[in-house]
Amino acid sequence: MTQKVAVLGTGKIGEALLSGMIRGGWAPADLLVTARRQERADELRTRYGVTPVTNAEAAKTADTLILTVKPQDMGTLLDELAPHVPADRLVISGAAGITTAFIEERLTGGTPVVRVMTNTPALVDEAMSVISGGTHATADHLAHAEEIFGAVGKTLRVPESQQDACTALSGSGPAYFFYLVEAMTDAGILLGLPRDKAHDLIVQSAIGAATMLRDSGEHPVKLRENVTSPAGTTINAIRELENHGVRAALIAALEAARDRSRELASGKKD
Ligand SMILES: NC(=O)C1=CN([C@@H]2O[C@H](COP(=O)(O)OP(=O)(O)OC[C@H]3O[C@@H](n4cnc5c(N)ncnc54)[C@H](OP(=O)(O)O)[C@@H]3O)[C@@H](O)[C@H]2O)C=CC1
Ligand SMILES: O=C(O)[C@@H]1CCC=N1
Repeated sequence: MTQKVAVLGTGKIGEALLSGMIRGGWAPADLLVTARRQERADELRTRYGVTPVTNAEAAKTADTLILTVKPQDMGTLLDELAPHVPADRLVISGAAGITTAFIEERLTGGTPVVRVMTNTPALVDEAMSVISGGTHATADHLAHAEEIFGAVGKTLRVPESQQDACTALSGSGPAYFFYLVEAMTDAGILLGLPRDKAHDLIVQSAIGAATMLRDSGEHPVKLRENVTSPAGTTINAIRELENHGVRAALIAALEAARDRSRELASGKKD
């Protein structure tokens, strides 16, 4: 039997997942989407050949519901869905902070819920998606979530108690690397390089470093030491990074992201 999957609240992450599923072989006819604005629904239909429906229709007809609204919109969406979600629907939440318990409380009758934190590299099939099951989620439900998110990159199962930390590391993670590239490109400008050349140098260095981190089997400390020649250039830069507390800033930044994820769970909006 064909399994229908609906993406509810198809914004940036919902669209990244949807496009990856289609690249991964899902038939657009088996994919439903919901959007708050008609213009957005039309855009998704035209771009992917998927069927826009209302949230209630999605709840009634799809086997799996993937909720990709903002955490702040989750309560309203669940109130709308609750009367229409049969107990055997698999509900997957992609929202930061929102716990499986928050969702279970708002849906009746033991609905299986899986919580997933993915990231924007889903757009290039290089996502990191971290998966946890709620009270009623079985091994089959977790395997189904892995199959869906496996279409856009790697998956990892973790206890739900680690989800807020994972959100800080990999959910928000791409932003830190983009920020670093932006800052290093600015440094290139300071050193007199044209912006486009500085950008290309830094991006290719990032791709090379990322590939080595993934493929070389070496520890990052060893990889950095290999670049750091005695009395050379790199150690001068590293000393400045240490003097400016960059390591401590990163630790504090990720702790702040983890704390915000926890706050979102308790419904704090701003
Ligand atoms: N962006 C990221 O890098 C990541 C985001 N996430 C999580 O993914 C979720 C979505 O984030 P993101 O994609 O960035 O946000 P977006 O705002 O791009 O997407 C959310 C979408 O949901 C729509 N929406 C809101 N309420 C409803 C509703 N009741 N019915 C139908 N559609 C609705 C919004 O409509 P409208 O366009 O009208 O506002 C919007 O298009 C968040 O929970 C976030 O925590 C997880 C990992 C990474
Ligand atoms: O910034 C956010 O809240 C979302 C969740 C993880 C990445 N982006």
